[in-house]
Amino acid sequence: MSDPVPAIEVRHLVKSYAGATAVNDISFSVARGEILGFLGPNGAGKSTTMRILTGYLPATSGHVSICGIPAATQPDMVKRQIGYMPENNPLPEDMRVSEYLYFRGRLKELTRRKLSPRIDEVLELCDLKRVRHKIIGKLSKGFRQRVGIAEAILAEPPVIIMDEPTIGLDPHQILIVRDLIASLRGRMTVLISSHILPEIEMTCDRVLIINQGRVVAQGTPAELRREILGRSTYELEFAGDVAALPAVLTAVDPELHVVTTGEPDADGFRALRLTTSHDTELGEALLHALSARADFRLRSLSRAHPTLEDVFLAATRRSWDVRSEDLRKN
Ligand SMILES: Nc1ncnc2c1ncn2[C@@H]1O[C@H](COP(=O)(O)OP(=O)(O)OP(=O)(O)O)[C@@H](O)[C@H]1O
Repeated sequence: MSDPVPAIEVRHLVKSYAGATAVNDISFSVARGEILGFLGPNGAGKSTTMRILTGYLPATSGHVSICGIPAATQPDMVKRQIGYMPENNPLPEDMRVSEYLYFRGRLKELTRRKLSPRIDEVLELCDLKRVRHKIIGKLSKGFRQRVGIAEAILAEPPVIIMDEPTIGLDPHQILIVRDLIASLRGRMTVLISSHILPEIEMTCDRVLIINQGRVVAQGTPAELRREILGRSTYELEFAGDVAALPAVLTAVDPELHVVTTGEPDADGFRALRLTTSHDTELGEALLHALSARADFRLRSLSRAHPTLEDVFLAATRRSWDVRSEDLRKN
């Protein structure tokens, strides 16, 4: 049975900085063992929210608790529950990797006896064994990010919060960090912000999108696709009379229609995009209906899957439109 106390609980969180509201009535919760992607355009309020969750910044109002412990009244207890990797994580340039982890482990009150084997474990997990005796200031960005992650998971806290852990990394390093985060699934609760949306889609169980300090969408990537984009798209390579298509398509699904038609290639095939607001899988019925016509030729047919980037752009644009509408009314 899953633990009834969520790892992270946020209710009606508000944070104002000298008159400007950075976080405006945000509510969400994260179950134990879940990996949540925290998305939003620049300035949406992600870092502010993360700093409040980690007990480093007080909220203006609202409630935040980590594993049932309220951040407002017990920030020190909350810090013990969390491994936090802030944006542009500052690391001591002149310390060696293992020396730094030892120092941080002692600050986290790990006993000397436990600390040595645990440092070996995190060095292994973060692929840092080769550089354990290197000076941090001489490491490349990818290694430094991994030192930050190693530090965050060192004391095996139940909750890990990472602000842009893959920022500035090359695709190989991103892959390593992605696998590392995925390896925490089920063992730790992870909240991770990133602008690299394919990464989030591959790593996270659920996604929360905020814009201008408000939650504009939350759910699994599949749920968000349905909720935000609310339609299915099919792509096909077709040769034949395009004007004869609508009658065939509406017999498959009354709402199915052609949205774009490409130019025919040398063999007479053109790329077509079809869309419908219905979510039912139509591939088989479509294949059947199109193949039944002797004057139609079909070279390929596939259902197009919108990316998380499509969802993100639509959700943040939609909330921007709603807000502009409010401003016009007031
Ligand atoms: N210390 C501060 N004082 C005043 N305003 C601040 C402060 N920190 C953040 N802000 C403002 O609060 C808003 C939210 O900023 P925040 O850094 O939380 O956004 P973010 O979503 O993390 O953005 P990014 O993706 O660019 O890191 C922004 O308008 C920012 O300018």
